[in-house]
Amino acid sequence: MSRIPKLPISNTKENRPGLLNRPISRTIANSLSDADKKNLLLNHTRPLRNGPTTSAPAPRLKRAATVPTTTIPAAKVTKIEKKVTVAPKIPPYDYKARFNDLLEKHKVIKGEFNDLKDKHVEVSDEYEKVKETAQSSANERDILKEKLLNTLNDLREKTAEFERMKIDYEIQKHENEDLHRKTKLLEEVTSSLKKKTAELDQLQADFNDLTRRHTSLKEETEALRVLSDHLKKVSIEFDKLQLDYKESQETITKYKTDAEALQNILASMYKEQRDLRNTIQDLKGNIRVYCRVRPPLDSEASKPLFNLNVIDACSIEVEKIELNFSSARKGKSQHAFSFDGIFTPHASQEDVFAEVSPMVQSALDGYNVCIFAYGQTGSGKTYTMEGGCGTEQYGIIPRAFNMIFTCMEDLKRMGWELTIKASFLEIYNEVIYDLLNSSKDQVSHEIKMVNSKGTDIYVSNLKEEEVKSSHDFIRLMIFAQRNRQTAATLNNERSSRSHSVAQIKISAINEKRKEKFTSNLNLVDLAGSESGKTTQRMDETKHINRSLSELSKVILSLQTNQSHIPYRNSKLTHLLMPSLGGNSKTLMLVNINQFDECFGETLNSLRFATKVNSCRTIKAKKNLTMVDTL
Ligand SMILES: Nc1ncnc2c1ncn2[C@@H]1O[C@H](COP(=O)(O)OP(=O)(O)OP(=O)(O)O)[C@@H](O)[C@H]1O
Repeated sequence: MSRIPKLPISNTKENRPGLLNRPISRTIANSLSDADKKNLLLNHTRPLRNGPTTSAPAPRLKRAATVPTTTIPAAKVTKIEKKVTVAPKIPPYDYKARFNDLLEKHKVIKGEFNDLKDKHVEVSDEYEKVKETAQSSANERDILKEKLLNTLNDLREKTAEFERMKIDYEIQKHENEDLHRKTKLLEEVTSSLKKKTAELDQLQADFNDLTRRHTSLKEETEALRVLSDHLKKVSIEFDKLQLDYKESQETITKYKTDAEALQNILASMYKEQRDLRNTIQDLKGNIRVYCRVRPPLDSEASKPLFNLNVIDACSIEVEKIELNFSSARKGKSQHAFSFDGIFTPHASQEDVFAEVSPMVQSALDGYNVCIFAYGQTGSGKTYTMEGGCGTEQYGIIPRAFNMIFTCMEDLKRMGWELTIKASFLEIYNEVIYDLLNSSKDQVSHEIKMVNSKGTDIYVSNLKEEEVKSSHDFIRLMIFAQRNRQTAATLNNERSSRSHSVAQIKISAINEKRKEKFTSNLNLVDLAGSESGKTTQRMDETKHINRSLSELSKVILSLQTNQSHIPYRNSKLTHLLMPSLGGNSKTLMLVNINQFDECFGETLNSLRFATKVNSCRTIKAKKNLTMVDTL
């Protein structure tokens, strides 16, 4: 209540008689604008923040107080002064001038008097106006006073209300503070509750984890218990097994000793068997000749056949009755031949190989071996050497390889490590072709000597592939066959007019026995042996005949124990040199067919085979060497 401004009593007209009663003050009051009056009133009614209003004079009032009350304007006074200063000095004797000057001065004063008169009128008018304004201001003041009183009453009421509100506000504030405190408390409680809840959750999770672990531990314990039981059993079994193991070890040691003894026996037996085989072969001769008669094919069923009588396992008789009596050869032509064996048209590939296999065995025993098929075109040489499709139809070459790989296992058991390498070549028109090289640009191949003794030879630039299984070998053989066929397609009937040679090189080493050997197995499918008269291709036939006749010459020279054997006269004899006359075993298969039209060629083949059969080479020597350091 102390802040409520009191009504300034000093502002009333009655308490300030000197101000409004004076005419000039009335003029000032009248000259006040409405805004000034309002300000004045506000200054009186404004709360007393800056001290009592009586001490702050209204700015307008100050300005109004400066209204000039003098009768002569200052400018005019200056003018007069100026005129007085600039007037020329009139000598005292010049009365006329002095009179004129006085006249002039009178004129000026008169003018000024008139001006002042006008001014007086003006000021009088202004005074009237100010008087009126003062009157209206007094009226307004009364109204304002009334308003002020009303406002003061309102103010008092409002102040009372304000006080009430203040009390309410205090109560509210108090309540608010109380509420704030409670809210804070609640927040603290909530936060601690949250913490507790989180802790509870964590505890719950820990509890769940522990429960899980407990369960798994329980299971593990159970499993461990089972394991422990099992371990106990195993331990008992282990003890038993240890006893058994000791016994077994003793038995194994005994068996090992026995096995070693057996192996030694086996090795010596194998050696004996090998020596026996060799003796038998020596007895049979190192060049052995078999004759195979090929059956007519279904397509050849209508072809007339000559008579062929198998006298015994080693002898045949061929007979042709010449019906054309005009011919010089009229009558019966009968010839008997004996070889190491005869394969009739009914003999299977297996039957043939059964006779050939000792030769392959010889190669595995360390001897050089050559097996070749001789005969006219279409007599069954390729069928005998390579065979047809399917294992039953396999010829000597794939069967020899199967046998090598089967024996390899037995040899391994006896401590032998074998390395097998294969190469395939073709001699056509006295030129050697590598059948494992499919590129068109063939390099030249020469037959060269391995050592100065000239007992062993090799073909230069020939591709040699190591073979690890019979499957590997079949793949190589098919590759070589295809190469040969491709060449045959380019050059019609080339396959019949070329000699095909499959060379197998066996290298064996026995670390235990400190022994090693290398042997060569040459498997040859010769070109057709028909004479030049029956063929159109003279050039090819010349080469074929030359190589075959050189073969025959070599065999004849060997037969007659000639000092010089013409091996180098043809590529074929040169290549087969180690297998024909040297330290080797040779098997020749003479293939014939029974067709009437082929009787002459068949006779030629049989005669050539007989020559070969009568040929005796020097006793074959095994290529075995003792190894000092492996
Ligand atoms: N013992 C046999 N049993 C069944 N068929 C055979 C027999 N011998 C050969 N043949 C078949 O006779 C045909 C000619 O045989 P092959 O091609 O082996 O004769 P070749 O003497 O090699 O001829 P070339 O000199 O032209 O190579 C082939 O179709 C072959 O399958």
